[in-house]
Amino acid sequence: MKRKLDENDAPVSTANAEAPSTGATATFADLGLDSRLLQATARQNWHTPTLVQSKAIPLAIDGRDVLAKAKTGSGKTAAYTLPILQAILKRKQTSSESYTAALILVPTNELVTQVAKVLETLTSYCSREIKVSKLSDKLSDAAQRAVLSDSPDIVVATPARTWHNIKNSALSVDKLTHLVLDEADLVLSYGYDEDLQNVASSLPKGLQTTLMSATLTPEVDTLKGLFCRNPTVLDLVEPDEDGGGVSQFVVKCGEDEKFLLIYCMVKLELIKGKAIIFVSDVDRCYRLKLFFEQFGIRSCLLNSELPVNCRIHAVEEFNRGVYNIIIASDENEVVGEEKDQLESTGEEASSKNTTNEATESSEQNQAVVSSSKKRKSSRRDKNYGISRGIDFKNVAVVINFDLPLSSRSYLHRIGRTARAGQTGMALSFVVPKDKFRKHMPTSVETAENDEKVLSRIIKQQAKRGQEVKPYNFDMKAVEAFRYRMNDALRAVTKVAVREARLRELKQELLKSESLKRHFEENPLEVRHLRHDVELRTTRSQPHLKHVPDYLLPKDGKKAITPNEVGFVPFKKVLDGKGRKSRITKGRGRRVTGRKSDPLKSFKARSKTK
Ligand SMILES: Nc1ncnc2c1ncn2[C@@H]1O[C@H](COP(=O)(O)OP(=O)(O)OP(=O)(O)O)[C@@H](O)[C@H]1O
Repeated sequence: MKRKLDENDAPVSTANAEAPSTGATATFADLGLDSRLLQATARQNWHTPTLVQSKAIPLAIDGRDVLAKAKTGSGKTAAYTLPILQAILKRKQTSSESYTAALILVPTNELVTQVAKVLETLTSYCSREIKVSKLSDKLSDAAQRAVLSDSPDIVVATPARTWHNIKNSALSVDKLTHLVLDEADLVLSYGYDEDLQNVASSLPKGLQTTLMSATLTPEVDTLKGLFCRNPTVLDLVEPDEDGGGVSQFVVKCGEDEKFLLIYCMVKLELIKGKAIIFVSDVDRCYRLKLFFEQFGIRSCLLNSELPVNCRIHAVEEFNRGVYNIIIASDENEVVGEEKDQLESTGEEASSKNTTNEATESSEQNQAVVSSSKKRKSSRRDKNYGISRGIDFKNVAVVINFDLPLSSRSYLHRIGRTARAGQTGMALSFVVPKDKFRKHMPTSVETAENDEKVLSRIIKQQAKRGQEVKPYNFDMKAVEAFRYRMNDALRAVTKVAVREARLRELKQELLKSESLKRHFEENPLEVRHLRHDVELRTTRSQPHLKHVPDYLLPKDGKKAITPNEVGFVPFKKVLDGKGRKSRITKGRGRRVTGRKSDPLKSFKARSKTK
């Protein structure tokens, strides 16, 4: 499906670095949006459009195809949904005809739910006029048909679900006027090539298309060729783009020292605010969670083995502040793509970011690709991807407990913090070659290439004007904790990890709606399952939950590190009235400007397991 850029492509209109990150337009009202949409944005407490919103919305309202490249967390969802809502509301002033007018394609089920939620919020003042439906694998064909027979105005789905329903004649696209491809740089990596080809061939002519992407890659060009008519390309560079709002640090340490450091950082509250900890695989997810549990540290999990509902629930709990730590395994990461990027070097005229990444050494790439193949063979949900657009709220720090396999993946991961004008911190653990395989119980295969991947990351960030700085940990100051770490690690045996994975799945079985009836008829099975679920998977060591004073360094926490990890101050005061101003939000609830400061929500940790 690859397609080269040619002279027929639309001129690239590049918003320059001087443009304010909140956009050139002062308010949403200046964009000429319907009053009901303005009410909805105000209710969200969005005072000014972001850069991508101020640039893309007027073009889309004008009927233009748009291809926008804007950094993660820059507000792309509203940039493409608001013009669609505007168009539908305008049409409904003169026509009562109902049909599916807009189709929004996203690569994962999580994103389907997330985008549908954004639409639900933005249509809160016009929910009678605009019907939104999402298609999900969870629903049976009959249920999807029923949803679609209602002729929803907007349908959100993955390309696979969309094609399935077009093919079954459940989804009619004859009258479609708007098409969106979100996360366009990633959508092909999910193997949706055929679905997209099929969808493209069944769409009516003259459709208005919007492509949203965090990077401009050959994949995006392919999709542009397939779906767009001479789009306006917005290559948006914000003043603090590309990790600009993220302070990036790296710690070189041994494999077991990762556990020592993370324990000290969390238990001694060197990390402040909410953290996403990325690990390399599902097993590691449970290992770290069980390790934390030994110290009474609560965390929730995200991995491809968990059913989609459960994953969405985990993100919601994290966003609500029920948990301050989410451990995410990234086994479906943006891997295997760097090979494609290398092969396509030279095809790319306009995509400077990709070209930068693509020109990195083929030797490094080889290592990455071979590891990625191993990972790809593991059991997984093809529609799963953590760093793909999931909107984790107020993330103070992203910790790469295990370094990703590519610089591109690194970029997506760190994009989970410093969203919508906030700042954040990214901290990566890197295992030097001479420390690899020196502590087998904590070793992971992927760490073999850590130094190579790090050098790619450093190059990538340097090209973006960003620095990845060493994080100064005084290892001697945390040495006193090593004994405790080893104690906890010993309790997290392979059997404990396996049982924890099983326990999680059993819990899901108990919660399963479709098995409800079966359990009602077989109460004994429920009792058995419940009994198993309560099984402790690690031995209990209550003394580890407290940190005795004698273990702390003489000069306190500052002796461990002078750095403040994870403090997320807001760079701008969004309401323009200072932090103390009070804003009414949601169902009349009063919130303060301070509410969204993760340092404040840190207190939400009070709930215990
Ligand atoms: N104009 C605005 N003012 C303030 N916050 C906003 C505005 N528009 C969107 N947001 C918030 O910014 C966050 C990021 O938005 P969104 O998820 O649309 O970003 P994105 O560019 O799609 O990110 P990604 O590439 O990761 O999917 C959301 O929490 C959203 O509510």
